[in-house]
Amino acid sequence: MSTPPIQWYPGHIAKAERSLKEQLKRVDVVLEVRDARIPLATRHPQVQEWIASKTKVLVLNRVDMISPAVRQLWTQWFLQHGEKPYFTNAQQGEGVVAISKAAAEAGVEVNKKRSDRGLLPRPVRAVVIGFPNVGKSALINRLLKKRVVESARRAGVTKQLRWVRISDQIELLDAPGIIPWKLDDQDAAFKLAICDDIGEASYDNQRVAAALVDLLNDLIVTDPDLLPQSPLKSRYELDSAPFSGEEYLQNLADQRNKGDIERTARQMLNDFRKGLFGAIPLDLPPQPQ
Ligand SMILES: Nc1nc2c(ncn2[C@@H]2O[C@H](COP(=O)(O)OP(=O)(O)OP(=O)(O)O)[C@@H](O)[C@H]2O)c(=O)[nH]1
Repeated sequence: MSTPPIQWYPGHIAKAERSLKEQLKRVDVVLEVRDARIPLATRHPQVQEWIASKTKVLVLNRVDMISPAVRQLWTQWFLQHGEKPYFTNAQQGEGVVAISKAAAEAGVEVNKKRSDRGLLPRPVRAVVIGFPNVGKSALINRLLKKRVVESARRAGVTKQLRWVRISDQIELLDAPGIIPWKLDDQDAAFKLAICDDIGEASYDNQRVAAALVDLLNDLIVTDPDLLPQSPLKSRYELDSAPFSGEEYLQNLADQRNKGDIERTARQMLNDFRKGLFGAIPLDLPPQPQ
């Protein structure tokens, strides 16, 4: 049997899940960060159950990596599904004030319940959670207005646990909760790997890069208005439309890297992650059937 294109390490998943549940026990409000390019692939089916009745603020980060039209579509879709999305660019600080406000509002409710039980008010306790590399640390640093948590392009850099005060109203766990993913949904797994939002996993660069080309080819046909025209052709002067992902990679490798497919795959993934193909959504709101 051939190796699956994306593999998770069960030990890492179990450990991340335990530590996330531990963090969730201590807070009133959960700031769930997803990648705005893949808001569905960065959604974990069990998170809602883990969060239970706590207030959730849904953050779609990397808003700079999707177009305003895609942002608008997601806003409508989430509102229709009973959730208000907050869009941020945590790297630049855009949209972060609204997140603080939403968390502080949740605190009003928490303190009302406390006062009903004869308890004194206290700052609302919050935690930022999300898949690896979606921008949790960058968001925390922006909320704190300083660089406390290490934020890096490498996935999986976040470790210890501390409370930090954001304002009189909010205390934040400075270590984000990392949501681990499992292998059940291969489409989502490919998107996570393409966006580098999978942390402790190993994957086959060539199959992931080929999947990216196939996804882009589909998007060019189904939603041409929602992405730049011929993004691969613009970058590499080789049109992807006539090829499957695998064929395209082979052709591009021949043209640019003396047939070195692995090197070409890595370059392509890197270019995509740096936004060099333009603003490209890999998830779009599902159409009603
Ligand atoms: N373009 C863009 N880059 C971002 C944004 N937010 C974060 N980044 C970058 O994405 C990378 C990952 O961000 P982190 O804040 O380290 O992500 P994390 O979720 O804490 O990652 P882990 O610790 O691996 O779980 C860094 O290079 C950030 O600068 C954003 O809104 N837009």
